[in-house]
Amino acid sequence: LTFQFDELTKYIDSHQEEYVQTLREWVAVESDSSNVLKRPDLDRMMNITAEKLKAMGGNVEMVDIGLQELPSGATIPLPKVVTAQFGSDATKHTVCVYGHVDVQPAKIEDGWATEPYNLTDINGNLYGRGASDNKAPVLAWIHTVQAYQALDIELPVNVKFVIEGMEETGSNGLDAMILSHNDTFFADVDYIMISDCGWLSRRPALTYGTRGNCYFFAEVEGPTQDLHSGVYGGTVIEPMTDLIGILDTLISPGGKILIPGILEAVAPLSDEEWTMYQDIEFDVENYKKKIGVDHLMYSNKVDLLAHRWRYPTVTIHGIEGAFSAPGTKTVIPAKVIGKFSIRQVPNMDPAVVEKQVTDYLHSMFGRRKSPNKLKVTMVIGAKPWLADTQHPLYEAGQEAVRKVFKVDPDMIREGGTIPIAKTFQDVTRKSIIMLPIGGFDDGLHSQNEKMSRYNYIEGTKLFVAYLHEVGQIKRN
Ligand SMILES: C[C@H](N)C(=O)N[C@@H](Cc1c[nH]cn1)C(=O)O
Ligand SMILES: [Zn+2]
Ligand SMILES: [Zn+2]
Repeated sequence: LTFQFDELTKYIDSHQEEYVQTLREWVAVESDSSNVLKRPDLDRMMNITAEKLKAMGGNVEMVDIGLQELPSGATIPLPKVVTAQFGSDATKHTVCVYGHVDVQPAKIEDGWATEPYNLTDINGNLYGRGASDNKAPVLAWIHTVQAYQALDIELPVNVKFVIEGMEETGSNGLDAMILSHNDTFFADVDYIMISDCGWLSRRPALTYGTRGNCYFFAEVEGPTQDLHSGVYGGTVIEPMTDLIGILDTLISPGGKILIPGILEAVAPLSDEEWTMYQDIEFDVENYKKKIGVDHLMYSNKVDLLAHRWRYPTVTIHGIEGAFSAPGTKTVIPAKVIGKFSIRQVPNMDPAVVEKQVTDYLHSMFGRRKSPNKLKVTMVIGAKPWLADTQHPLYEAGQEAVRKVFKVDPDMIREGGTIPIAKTFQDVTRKSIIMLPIGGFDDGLHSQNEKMSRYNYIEGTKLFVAYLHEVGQIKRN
């Protein structure tokens, strides 16, 4: 069977306006999984995804994954997980594409140049929340199957999809779904493919590792209500002062994590890794320019890459209950919740990290002799993931990149987290590849997130070529 690659790429090129229009419709849905008020939009997004796959003749199911418990103790249904299947030829490999259609929050007041939920094309860049993370890559996979179908070209592999709506909050409910479907939906899956990350530079890349993430809430509670800082200031022990005090003990100004035991668990960087990082294309000056800073924690490429991919870090994200509006409200907040996360790398274990962080914060808080109450909770405990780059899946990826982009891909890691990756690996025991199509400067989770038309369309061609390459892998 000859690979009709030219026909497929021509088809993709001539349908690019339609692909952009579908992305526009998807971006228009405010499928923010972190805001329960947006849950109807998120449910609608899951329905739209299912309908799209059904219209292509897929065997589609919307899997109920139970309830989400809210901080108040109330519960709401989690968004359903969409599964789909195209083909069930026992002589072919079966691949399962995982992606998500929920997004991070976005408001124009955050500093967006365009409406975040109105996909806007400026000089070939498609700006919109979720454009790159992860709606365009999910659509690119769907369009891949559609292109084969439209040209009546047999799919080289059976293709399954698992599309979820809670990735951005830690993939709640998905671990249990994978466990309960391991002997059914996943039984005939050979390989899992994920395209929820980006390149490091303009050079295409294959990703072989992600960091995990442990996300904590540190709640400090004092008086029963907010107080006037002039009337009560100087007499009460303020929860915010306590919280800032303990948050400041997590990490040094130079970036060293101060929680005992955390750094000791990290697998040392090997000489091979060091050499590999040296050979990777990464323009430090451009990186600084893009994010608008003059100085970074480290000045050389290898240190920067190692600290982005290979070492843990603490980030303080925000304080719930703190006064943050414009103006000068003179309040003593009664209860504040500090939110921070620690990115995880091999050989850290979230269960151990949870205890290390909780014990440490309680001991730092104890030193303050404060009468306020501290409660520490780990709300996400996602493990890091690492692939075997010697697996034929990676060779197939290199071949597909060469075919579409005429260069060899960089072999990279992702500093972000795909919470479910490690569960896929441990539960299904299938090999996983991450095949990014996002650009290095897509601004995931930031203002002005974008996906370039180039990456969206050439990325679709990459997936078309990749399915062909995977179809060539020898079956045992
Ligand atoms: C890399 C992926 N596109 C992503 O953005 N993942 C999120 C997942 C997460 C981790 N903790 C909470 N959510 C991320 O890395 O922040
Ligand atoms: Zn994502
Ligand atoms: Zn994300």
